[in-house]
Amino acid sequence: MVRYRVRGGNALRGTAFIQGAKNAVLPMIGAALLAAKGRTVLRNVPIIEDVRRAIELAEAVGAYVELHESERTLVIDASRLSSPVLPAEIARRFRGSVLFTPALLHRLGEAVVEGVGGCNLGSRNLDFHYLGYKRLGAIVDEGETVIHVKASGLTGATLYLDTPSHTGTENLIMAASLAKGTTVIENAALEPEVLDVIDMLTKMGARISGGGTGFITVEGVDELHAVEHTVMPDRLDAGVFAMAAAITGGELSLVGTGLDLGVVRYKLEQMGVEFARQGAVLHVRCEGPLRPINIITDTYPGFATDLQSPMMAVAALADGTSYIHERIFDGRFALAGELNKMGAGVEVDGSRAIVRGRTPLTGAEVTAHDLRSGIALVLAGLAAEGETVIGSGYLIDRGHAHLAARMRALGADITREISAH
Ligand SMILES: CC(=O)N[C@H]1[C@@H](OP(=O)(O)OP(=O)(O)OC[C@H]2O[C@@H](n3ccc(=O)[nH]c3=O)[C@H](O)[C@@H]2O)O[C@H](CO)[C@@H](O)[C@@H]1O
Ligand SMILES: C=C(OP(=O)(O)O)C(=O)O
Repeated sequence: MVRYRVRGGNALRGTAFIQGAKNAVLPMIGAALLAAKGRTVLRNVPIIEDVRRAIELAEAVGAYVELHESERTLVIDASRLSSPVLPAEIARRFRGSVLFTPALLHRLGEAVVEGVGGCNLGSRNLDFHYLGYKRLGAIVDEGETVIHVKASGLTGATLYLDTPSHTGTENLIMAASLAKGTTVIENAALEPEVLDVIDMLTKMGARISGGGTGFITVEGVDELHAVEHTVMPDRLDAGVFAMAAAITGGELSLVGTGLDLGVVRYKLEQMGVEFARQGAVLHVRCEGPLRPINIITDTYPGFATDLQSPMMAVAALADGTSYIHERIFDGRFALAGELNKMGAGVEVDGSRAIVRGRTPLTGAEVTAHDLRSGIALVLAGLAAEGETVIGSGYLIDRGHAHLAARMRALGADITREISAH
């Protein structure tokens, strides 16, 4: 069992180094398996538990993988894939396991999906993925626990996503890249991580156009080759550090953000947080009291659902009532009960939450129900009086690298503990 212990009250100050993006590196590991020859090199890899699981899964299907932790570099040789089975004991531990299916289909003619994990956020359907594979010519046999996808070659088709699924878009682009002929994906996801994956696939030889427009066209090619690619910065990790400055009344220089935080920055600015770009560094500081905020989550460029929980923690410290509407997942408010244990005033009504601030937070024993509720509790702990102990810390480690060390370097009083239970 991993636990985080946080003693609140310290304003975070200094330089925070932003990791590479979890939601870009996972599809990239899946993409690396499409190359039948050579070694793929991924740089700026976040050293998170989901990456460790992805490595285990790649090895389980026969890839040779080296993780060079201090260089944050992965080397993947997928020339000898040997098994189409994504074993349950690994695949059920992270969502990214779903991204291995296209490579297994193309390389081995079948994929046996024994399970797909990921954060418990309510319904997390995969029908767009499987309907898309079927339209491309695969046979999908959906058993109660195991899904078997088979194809002796895929053929391009027009595909439509009911909503712009993030991993759905990535999977269908990968499947279409080695299909015969042209595929059009309508209502495709616009997330920057999807565009980074398209960049990598393009370097590998894929012919993809329309990334970022919602209409993607893929001209199938005969083979893809191994390349070197640097993973984009994690905008969720960057958002969390910006919020850590906000919630503690601190001042941070974010290094490695590379991209604009977009709507997250604007929302934090409305709350009274100041941002200044100084060349490649994004400076964040918060001096005065926080103002309340309204948040409606949406697909990119809307407010990212993954930052909704951390923002709820910040809103608990704002002077007034904030409003949150969660529109992507139907079960993403487990945080409310935990924050209330610390003294927050959060009321949930279906997909909406009202956060009545400002209530002083007090340290408590709380539980991470998923990755982002876990990091939100860390933020709350940084601002609370006394000690907060956050259980199920593995979920935080799924997506944030060396969190305690990075926050301690900024003055936080936080430790990561491992116990037998
Ligand atoms: C590994 C990864 O990249 N994870 C991210 C990805 O998850 P993921 O790709 O799983 O999220 P999706 O965009 O697919 O899902 C969003 C919504 O669409 C629904 N849906 C999705 C696919 C489908 O076939 N049918 C269907 O109904 C889901 O039930 C959910 O309600 O995007 C989410 C939304 O930005 C983020 O929170 C996750 O961090
Ligand atoms: C929902 C998330 O991740 P996953 O899709 O990997 O469960 C997340 O990163 O908040």
